[in-house]
Amino acid sequence: MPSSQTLVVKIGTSSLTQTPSGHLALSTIASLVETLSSLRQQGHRVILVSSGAVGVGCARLGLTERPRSISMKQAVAAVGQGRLMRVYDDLFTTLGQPIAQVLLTRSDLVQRSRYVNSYRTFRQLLQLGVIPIVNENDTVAVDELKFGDNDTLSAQVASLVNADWLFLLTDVDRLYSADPRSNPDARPISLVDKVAQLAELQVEVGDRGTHWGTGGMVTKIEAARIATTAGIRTVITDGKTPPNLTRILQGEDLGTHFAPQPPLANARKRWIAHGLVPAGRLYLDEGAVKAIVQAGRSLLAAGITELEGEFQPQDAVQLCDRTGKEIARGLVNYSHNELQKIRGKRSDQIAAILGYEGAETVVHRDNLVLSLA
Ligand SMILES: Nc1ncnc2c1ncn2[C@@H]1O[C@H](COP(=O)(O)OP(=O)(O)O)[C@@H](O)[C@H]1O
Ligand SMILES: N[C@@H](CCC(=O)OP(=O)(O)O)C(=O)O
Repeated sequence: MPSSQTLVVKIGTSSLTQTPSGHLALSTIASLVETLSSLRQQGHRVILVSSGAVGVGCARLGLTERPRSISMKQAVAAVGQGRLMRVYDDLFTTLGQPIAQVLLTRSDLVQRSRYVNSYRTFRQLLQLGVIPIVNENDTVAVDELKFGDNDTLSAQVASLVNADWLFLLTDVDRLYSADPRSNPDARPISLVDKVAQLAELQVEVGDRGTHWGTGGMVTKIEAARIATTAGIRTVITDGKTPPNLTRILQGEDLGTHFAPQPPLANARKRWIAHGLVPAGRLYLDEGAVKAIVQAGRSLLAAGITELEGEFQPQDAVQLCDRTGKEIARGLVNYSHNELQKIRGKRSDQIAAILGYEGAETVVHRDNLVLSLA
């Protein structure tokens, strides 16, 4: 194993807090801090994505349920985030390890200039030997532009910094064929070559997490999909024993490993694939699907049969086959209004239909990324 790797470690509320009080699980946090500081000392670049702001805020305010309304959640997160960072800073400082707080919203990654800026900030912090501690900026995030859960956020951050590993620390030791809490016979899964396999294996992932957690396994699988398609090995493992991270890096078979896929070499294409939120869907006929997937061509208006969503030129859209399966995503050259008029038409008819000369392609191949299963 190379001595200097970039590691993104995400820890969930269920590992950071005690049930049912919601108080911080201090021994787990201390052990996490020791492990991450030691990995840093060994020369690795380390980013921690930590949940817990809402859980800690609730405990501070004596609330026994995760808040439902957005304003309450935002207020509670504002209370909890400060306390969480104070605990981290005290513990990391004891070990002489500098840290930084990075609060992100989805829009920080959607806009290309902000995406590049966020990348530069992380790069600078890592060069300084700092461990950035990342969370969603819950206090200001609005629904439409939210990561919504820190599993997805951690995968986006891992893709942004081009990490080697993404560790998802949770309150089960690995992924099972079904939720082990309700299915004692659930089988442990140690290696997933492709996330698409999980559907074939009929793995049940439930749709919600524990009392304080948000996404359960669904969001962890989605995070693994994002990270592995960005070429990042992803591991789901137990959050209560952080020293396992070191053992995994030394080659021990702990947790569930998701094998990395060949990554996109082009940084801009990585941003299109992983940073953007699609604003619409274009449905393509068989010929267009073939031209894009097999021949690497641009998308022309002639191949579009249907569309959904409201989008403007340069927004991200999903390109789907007739069944709705996403085959690619990219930046569109026309608005949804324009596309309604020109879908199915030849390129030489566009000027006459719209009354002005438009782009030759609907999505140019330089702005298009194939979606891996
Ligand atoms: N197939 C599965 N394998 C393992 N755990 C599962 C599965 N399906 C659902 N779960 C549940 O997901 C929970 C972890 O999700 P969550 O509570 O959101 O954790 P975190 O706070 O770490 O993000 C586990 O406690 C487990 O009950
Ligand atoms: N940003 C939120 C975390 C949301 C979240 O994904 O929580 P979890 O499922 O426990 O990782 C918080 O700090 O409470």
